[in-house]
Amino acid sequence: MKIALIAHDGKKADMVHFLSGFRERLHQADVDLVATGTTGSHIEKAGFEVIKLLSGPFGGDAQIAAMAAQKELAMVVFFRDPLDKHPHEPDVQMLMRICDVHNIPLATNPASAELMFKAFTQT
Ligand SMILES: O=C(CO)COP(=O)(O)O
Repeated sequence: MKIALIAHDGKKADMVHFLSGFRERLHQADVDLVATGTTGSHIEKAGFEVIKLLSGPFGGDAQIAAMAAQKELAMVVFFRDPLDKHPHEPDVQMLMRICDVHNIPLATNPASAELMFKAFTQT
């Protein structure tokens, strides 16, 4: 099972904190993590194995959208920062739209991500 992880700059610490709480369960559930570039670097530094794509503003969101459209992802976790502006907002909207088009579970905050992770990593 492959899970995509994306966090805007103001939410990267939240992403690492969130993942750290699921370290054991992720390992047991044999989950592959894929992330946009800078998010991936933060996750890697926290000791996780992760496939890093391009940074979000350089096309990383679009790469993840393509994976979602090709049904390669079990879910997408995208911790957006609603209090900041993003030059690649059209890509962000496109990714969320593609998730809805293809009915891919999309969590945009830790509370929803926790519910989905618990469901996906149930043993
Ligand atoms: O910009 C992002 C999501 O829109 C995230 O990209 P990075 O992980 O490269 O910072």
